[in-house]
Amino acid sequence: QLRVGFYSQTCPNAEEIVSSVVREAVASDPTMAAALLRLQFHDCFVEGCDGSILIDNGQGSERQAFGHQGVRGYEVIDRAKAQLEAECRGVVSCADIVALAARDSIALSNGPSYDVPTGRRDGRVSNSTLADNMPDVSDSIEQLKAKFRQKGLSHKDLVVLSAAHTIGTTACFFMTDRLYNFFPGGGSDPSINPDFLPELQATCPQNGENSVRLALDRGSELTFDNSILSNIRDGFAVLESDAKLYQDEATSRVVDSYFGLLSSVLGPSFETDFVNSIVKMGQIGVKTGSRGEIRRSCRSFN
Ligand code: HEM
Ligand SMILES: [Ca+2]
Ligand SMILES: [Ca+2]
Repeated sequence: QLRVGFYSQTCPNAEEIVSSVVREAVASDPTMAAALLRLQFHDCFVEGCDGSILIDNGQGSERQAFGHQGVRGYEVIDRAKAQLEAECRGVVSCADIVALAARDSIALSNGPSYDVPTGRRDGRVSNSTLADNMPDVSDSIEQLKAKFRQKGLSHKDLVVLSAAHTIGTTACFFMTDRLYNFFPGGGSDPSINPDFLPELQATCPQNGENSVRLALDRGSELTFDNSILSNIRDGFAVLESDAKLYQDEATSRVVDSYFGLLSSVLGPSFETDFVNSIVKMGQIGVKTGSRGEIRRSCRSFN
């Protein structure tokens, strides 16, 4: 139902406007690319890709959900929306701005470029309890697979989309259980490479500052590349959920498929597969036709 170039007649500069706003935002804060990519995931996984996470109507609105902890980039979406309203009032949805901003962020991080099917309309609900089922770092691999399957995404999509962690950072907040409390009696996740554990513990000391941040893809936090997959394979995954991708038969096979002598010539390309998976993610629960609305402000319903 979505189609590439949905705004080509009604707002021909729409995609360029979003790109220029994202370009400026990332130029002044390089960490913004990762934030905007994560924003699309969190939008699409709750009520579909409908801008529901953007609604800011105080207590109980979706963006305050625990499952959305640390999601950023809202002001970039607002800036793009303001320019789009000035150029073509009431035409471009906030949901599409989120999808386009994620695409532009990937390209700005040296990742693949791709066409984004557009035509999403904005949702009319926002409730923090709707985000209760977001994938969590401490979910089992079966839970992660199931949460993706519920959205029409396969275990391969789970691996490929988790590799979005090739850019960005995490707060130590998400690391404490993995580093100090992995078992009922304490201790750290044994899947962490012993060469890596001291480094992680130095950055995130027990009872230290929860808001300190560390790269999700060691050594490559600003570049969209497959280094996250070799880090996961080698025990250098930062998030517990990423590490688990290599502890399961089916998902580890997907990780391995991007390496080895043959795969470099004949094998699947991570970048091609990522584009397919994120375009698929971008279709989750979309509202088109007369469903939903085109918000005037991304922070509030019309
Ligand atoms: C498989 C389940 C997933 C879990 C459990 C998970 C969990 C997390 C956590 C805990 C963080 C750190 C947040 C912070 O401290 O600010 C994070 C960051 C991030 N996630 Fe995920 N994530 C998952 C899947 C995804 C997917 C599917 C995408 C996009 C396609 C994605 C993109 C990102 C990005 C780009 C960041 C960095 C954000 C930044 O630097 O501000 N994640 N994720
Ligand atoms: Ca949503
Ligand atoms: Ca990287």
